[in-house]
Order: sequence, then structure tokens, then C-alpha cells
Amino acid sequence: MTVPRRDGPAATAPEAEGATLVSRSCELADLSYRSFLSGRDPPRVHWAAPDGLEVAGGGAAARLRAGGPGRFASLREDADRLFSTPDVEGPEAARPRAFGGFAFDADHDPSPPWEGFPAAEFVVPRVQLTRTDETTWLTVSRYGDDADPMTVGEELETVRTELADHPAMRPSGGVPGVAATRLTTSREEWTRQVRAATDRIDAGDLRKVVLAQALEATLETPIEVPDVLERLRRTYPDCYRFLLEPTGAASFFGAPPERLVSLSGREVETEALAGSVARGESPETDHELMASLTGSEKLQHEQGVVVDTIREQLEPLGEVRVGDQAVRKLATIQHLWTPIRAELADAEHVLSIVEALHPTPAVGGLPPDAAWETIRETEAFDRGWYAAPVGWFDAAGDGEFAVAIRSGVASDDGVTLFAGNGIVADSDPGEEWEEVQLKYRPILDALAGE
Ligand SMILES: C=C(O[C@H]1C=CC=C(C(=O)O)[C@@H]1O)C(=O)O
Repeated sequence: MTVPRRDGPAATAPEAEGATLVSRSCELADLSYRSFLSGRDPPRVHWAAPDGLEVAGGGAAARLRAGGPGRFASLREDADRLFSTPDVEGPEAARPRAFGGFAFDADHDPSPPWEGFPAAEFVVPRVQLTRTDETTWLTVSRYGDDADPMTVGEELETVRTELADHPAMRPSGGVPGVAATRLTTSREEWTRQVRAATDRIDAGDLRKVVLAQALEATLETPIEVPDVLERLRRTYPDCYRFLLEPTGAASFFGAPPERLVSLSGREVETEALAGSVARGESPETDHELMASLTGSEKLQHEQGVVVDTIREQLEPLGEVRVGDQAVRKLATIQHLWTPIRAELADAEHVLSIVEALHPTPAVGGLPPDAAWETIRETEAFDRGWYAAPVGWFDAAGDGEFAVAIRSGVASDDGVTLFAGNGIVADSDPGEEWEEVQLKYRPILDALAGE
């Protein structure tokens, strides 16, 4: 499939006072998500969390968009209206949720390769599949003028009948193959950029900055993003997987290892993931590399800055508990990782926690303003939604967000991949370059079929 060029159908923004979100669900025999998604028009979403929740959605019952510095507050208001008088019948797992995310920068203005991606957008899918450990559910939702229980019930029945023909399993699709790659930042430029950042750190107004690069991959055949995600499921089973396709113009997808936040009631779970080395070819070299990671003063400093900042950001909201540091091993890279939990003093919407945390110094830097200024002055490409929050929230304000790293944006012209690295006082440009190249691997290998 070529990424379809259709615009998604119009959907109601939650403006109408008194409008109701109507949602009905039924159990379904297991069904291939890739088969389901290939039959749906944009907007399309796919979300899979390491804990087993997997959702695929097509069409929009409602769309929420926002931009500028007030984007979080504006979305919370829209969410309150959208979910104010829901008429929902179905199990908890299949409840309506809004899926989407944010651009890294509040003032993001979509231009290629980010066509169709505003500064923030969430969609409540019109038709949604939800898979938990044992069961698959089909949900149909509507909002606004055409939302009444009878028509939603009828649509549920119609879609259920249509999906009866879809297979439970679909053979693995082919890979698009990578014909050529082009780095947006040369090694010489990178060396200059890292040196300029470390000079600024030495001068005293910056402690850490995460500098990123982009890589443009031209493909041999058109991409089927759900097939690429299926490959990523097999190689990176402990990571999130997501696909966000607001219109037919471009698809943002990835397999991020990093949770920004999950909120259930008053329980917040987040983590610090920063400081990286490669995996070793043998158990011995892998162990040596791990020891070089845990024993590195520089990488521990990088990690410590993230832990301290997240703790400081959450402390005004409740009691924070920082867990023991461990090493997170993925197929091609290993990271320092520290779990962090908080018990909120008052009920909060997950979007408020996302607002408090984004960007953590694992993708931005410290102090945040000096880091953002450095990023803007240094990076010659648009980060778009890379390294920003992607995930979902529900009527109760619970939700889960990943940090959209190890990701790429696909359009008819190919895929643009992004990868960044934390720069601190004693960063060496050559080592930082090697680490960045490792971070392209998940998506590049999945595209190339390696
Ligand atoms: C910014 C990225 O990684 C972050 C997460 C883990 C380790 C990182 C590091 O070692 O610098 C980065 O902070 C990326 O993958 O693009």
C-alpha cells in the first residue's frame, strides 16, 4: 500500500454543548490488526503497550486539535466537553479513548514531512479494535448530531459482519527495502554542533542538551506501516509501538522504549531513560559494555540530571518514589534506566502530568529554555512530533504516553527517521555520533528487513 492520499472524514470537534459521545462494543473472534487497518481510511491509529493493551482504530468519532503554549489546557477543556455525558456500553478495556500526540514544539507548523500533523491532535476512533490478554473487542463510537444509540448499535452490527471475513492471522508482509539513505547532518557539522554545545555548557548557562539528527530513507517499494510495526513487535517486544495517521498525507510510527507517563487514578508511573551503549556480540562483550555504561561518570551524570528533573517536576503534585537504577537492554542498544512513581495528592488529568514532564531532559535538556534555544539554533530540520508525547487518555483523565523516539515519518517520498543524544560537559563528538547511529537501527533495520 502507498500511504493513502485521502483526507480523513470530517469529525465533530467537541464544541457542541449537550452533545453526547455514544459508544457500543461487542466481543469479536481474534482478528489480524494489519488486515483491519488496511481496510480503514485515515485517520488511523495503532497503539500497543508492553503491558499487553493493543488498540487499532479507523475513522474519527471526534477530533481534538490544539496549538500554541495553551495546547494542553485547551485539550483538557475539549476533553471535558467530549466526555461530559458519555453513553457507553461495553467492557472497561474497550471504553472510548482519545489517541494522538503532540509536536515537540508548541508552535509547530506542519510542513513536509509533517503534513497533517498539527501542534497537537487526538482522535476518538469511529471504529476500534481493542485486544487485552484474552479478548478482542470491537467498538463503534459517534459524537454530535449523528450519535444516537440505535444508529451506533446498527453500525456495530454492520462492521462486525464486514470483519467476519477478515483472517485471524495474516502472513508477515514484505519489507519495503531501503534504496538509499541521506543524513541531514554531516559528521563534520555534528562535530561542530557538539563542540558548540559543550562550549556553551562550559560557559555555564547550559547543563545538558539533547541534539538530534534526521536520516532520509528512500524505499525500494511502498511502505505498509502496519507490517513494519509487526516486525518491530518481534525485535523490540518490550517497547511501545504506535502508528498515527491524522490524514492520508503522512504516517508517524515507531517503537519507543521510553514511557513518559502512565496515570491510573492517582498512581503515576514514569522513568528516566538516558545514557546508552551498544549491545555486545557475545555475552562477555555485552557484559563489558554494560559495565562501561554503569561505571561511566559522564553517562551517570546524564541519567542523574533526568532523574532529578523528573523528581522536581512531580514533587509539587504528590509523593515521589525513585526506584533502583537498572540497565534496559534492547536488541541493539542498552540504556541506564530508573523507574519513578508518584502518588498524586489531588486528582489530575494525565494531560497535566504530560505538560509538567514534556520535554524531560532525556529529549530536551537543562535548563529547559537554554536547551530549547540551543536545539533551535543547532538543528537544521523540523523535529515535528519526534521525541514528543504520543499516547491516549480516557473519560476519567487516565492515560498512558510514550516518548516518540526510535521513530520515523513516512510519506510517498520515503521515511524520515530521527535520533538524538544527550550532550553534557565532557561529551566527545565521535562517541556521540556512534550512539546516534545506533538509535536509527530499530526503524532502519525494520525497513530493510534486517
Ligand atoms: C533522544 C533519544 O534517546 C534518549 C533516550 C535514551 C537515551 C538517550 C541518550 O543516551 O542520550 C536519549 O536521552 C533518541 O533515541 O532519539
